[in-house]
Amino acid sequence: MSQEQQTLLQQKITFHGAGAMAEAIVRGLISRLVVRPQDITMLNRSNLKRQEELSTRYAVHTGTASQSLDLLASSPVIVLCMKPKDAAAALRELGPLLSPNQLIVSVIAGLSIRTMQTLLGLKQPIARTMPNTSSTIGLGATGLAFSAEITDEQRSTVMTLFEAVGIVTIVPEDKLEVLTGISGSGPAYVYYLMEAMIAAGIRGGLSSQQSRDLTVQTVLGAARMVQQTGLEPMKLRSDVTSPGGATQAALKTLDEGDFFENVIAAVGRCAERSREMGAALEGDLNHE
Ligand SMILES: NC(=O)C1=CN([C@@H]2O[C@H](COP(=O)(O)OP(=O)(O)OC[C@H]3O[C@@H](n4cnc5c(N)ncnc54)[C@H](OP(=O)(O)O)[C@@H]3O)[C@@H](O)[C@H]2O)C=CC1
Ligand SMILES: O=C(O)[C@@H]1CCC=N1
Repeated sequence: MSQEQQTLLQQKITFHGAGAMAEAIVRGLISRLVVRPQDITMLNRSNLKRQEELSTRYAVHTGTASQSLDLLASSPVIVLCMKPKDAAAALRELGPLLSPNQLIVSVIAGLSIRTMQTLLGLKQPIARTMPNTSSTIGLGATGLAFSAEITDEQRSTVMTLFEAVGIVTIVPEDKLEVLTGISGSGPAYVYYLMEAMIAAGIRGGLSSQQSRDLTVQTVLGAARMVQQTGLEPMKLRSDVTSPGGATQAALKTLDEGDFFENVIAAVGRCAERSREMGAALEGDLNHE
């Protein structure tokens, strides 16, 4: 992992939720020297074993949210990293603790800025983000939208945080769902493709190590080819595909399963599911 020095954020950051996504961001921030471990606190609901694991692994502070109310009330940056189903209760509890200048950064799929502000009961400055787990190795892809209340300094803090762990793009908030379908959930589709390629190699008689190594290098090489040549994936695909040859036969098999349209449908369903999760949280509000 690169140890390249970036801007050091000399600010305390509290992760409210300490699961996979929080760890991916924290690992990236620490390894890139963007935030000092002693400035990071990772809070969860109750899993003490997880707290021990995180404090041993990263030398960060840990605790449970319910026992860290003073910290939440004073932390200049709070990153919401719980599952959507747990977000409403957490935001309702958080609202009364906050002062107006505390920045809320959310990574929660589907949860809109408006719903967050309603649950908090405050027009808090909010950055709604959609990162991905590749932030762990500094190769994340994060989409961002800001609430109107955000200051220039807070905006720059958010950019520094996520640029430290990958690329960042600012989008209108209503585009964050489709972005989730591409980059938030996208690593899972690529891993699934890799699982299938590895299985195919093993079934064809390669060792599992050979099959894994070949698959990893193939996916890495293909992504780098698109990045480094600047050529369109379609052109690069056609370079591999000899007329009447083996690749064409393979692609025809994928097309019989409507591969291209299925991927588009999967992205669409992901976006729709994100909207459903957001609507469920909004619906809860309307039934109060
Ligand atoms: N995983 C991914 O690839 C991505 C996830 N996201 C978003 O990140 C969020 C978290 O996902 P992920 O990390 O996978 O989830 P995990 O299940 O791995 O982690 C959830 C964490 O939230 C904690 N938690 C739950 N309720 C509370 C609470 N009231 N106060 C404090 N902590 C609480 C849990 O604590 P405990 O274990 O003690 O219950 C746990 O540490 C989701 O909203 C998801 O939409 C966004 C982009 C990508
Ligand atoms: O599966 C989920 O809901 C989250 C959103 C993006 C990745 N994981």
